[in-house]
Amino acid sequence: MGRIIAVANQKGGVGKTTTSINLAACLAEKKKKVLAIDLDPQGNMTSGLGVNKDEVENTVYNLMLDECSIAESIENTVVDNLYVIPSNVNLAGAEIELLGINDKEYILKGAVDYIKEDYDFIIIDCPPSLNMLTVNAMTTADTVLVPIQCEYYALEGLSQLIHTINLVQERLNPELQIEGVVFTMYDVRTNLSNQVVETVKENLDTKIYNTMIPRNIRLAEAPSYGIPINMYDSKSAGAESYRNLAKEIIARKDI
Ligand SMILES: Nc1ncnc2c1ncn2[C@@H]1O[C@H](COP(=O)(O)OP(=O)(O)OP(=O)(O)O)[C@@H](O)[C@H]1O
Ligand SMILES: [Mg+2]
Repeated sequence: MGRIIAVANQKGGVGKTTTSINLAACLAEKKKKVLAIDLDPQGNMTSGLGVNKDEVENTVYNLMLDECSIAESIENTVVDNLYVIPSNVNLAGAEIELLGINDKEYILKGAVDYIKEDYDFIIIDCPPSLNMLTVNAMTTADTVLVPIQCEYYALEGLSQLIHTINLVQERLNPELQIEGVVFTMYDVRTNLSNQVVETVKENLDTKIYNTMIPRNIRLAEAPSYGIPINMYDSKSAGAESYRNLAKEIIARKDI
């Protein structure tokens, strides 16, 4: 059975979308069948996978409002074995429109349940907020992968994120587990990066992936071409690191 991974951290700009896109693409490169779900109104994962977010017929917004089936919301991407449920700015209104709907925390799960057996991995890119969309992702997911940027304020907000995960476990999804932490924008040359890693290790009782994602300009360039790093610059340090992360995630048997 497949694994549904929500990539979440309410802190903005920590590498959630970069990780979602490139982890999904590297899993697909390893012949896994992967569905990417873009749950961020910014739609950066959608465009980063070569899908025009303003021209798609259906998005995750239409899916959550029950205006289309999940099959109708799935698009091909530029990557073999990788499919996406796109998003665009319309999703920004979803929180209000879903007010008053019963069991609104389970809307995405209700849809994904129909197709989850068809995929080896489902990767959900969350918005930079602990809102109803992120709660929907955590209710749908088996695990939460937390990207942490190697910078001074890395730990800020982390306890709030863990608290939210615990609340979802208690009230909505008892099976939810923390997939682990992946460090992003790591720079071996700076003490700061190493300090952040040490502090997180001391303060968080959770799996930390051995793979550190380095700061790599090629990772920042790839989305403007609408392709993931393994297609944009297959030999770059960024591509190598996301391949290694995919390998570690596939190898994991304890969840
Ligand atoms: N390892 C990296 N090396 C260099 N640049 C990176 C790396 N990871 C991410 N970036 C860049 O940093 C910025 C933020 O990354 P990204 O969009 O993945 O973060 P995010 O957590 O999804 O942001 P948001 O909270 O807005 O959704 C982007 O411009 C991205 O290209
Ligand atoms: Mg993002």
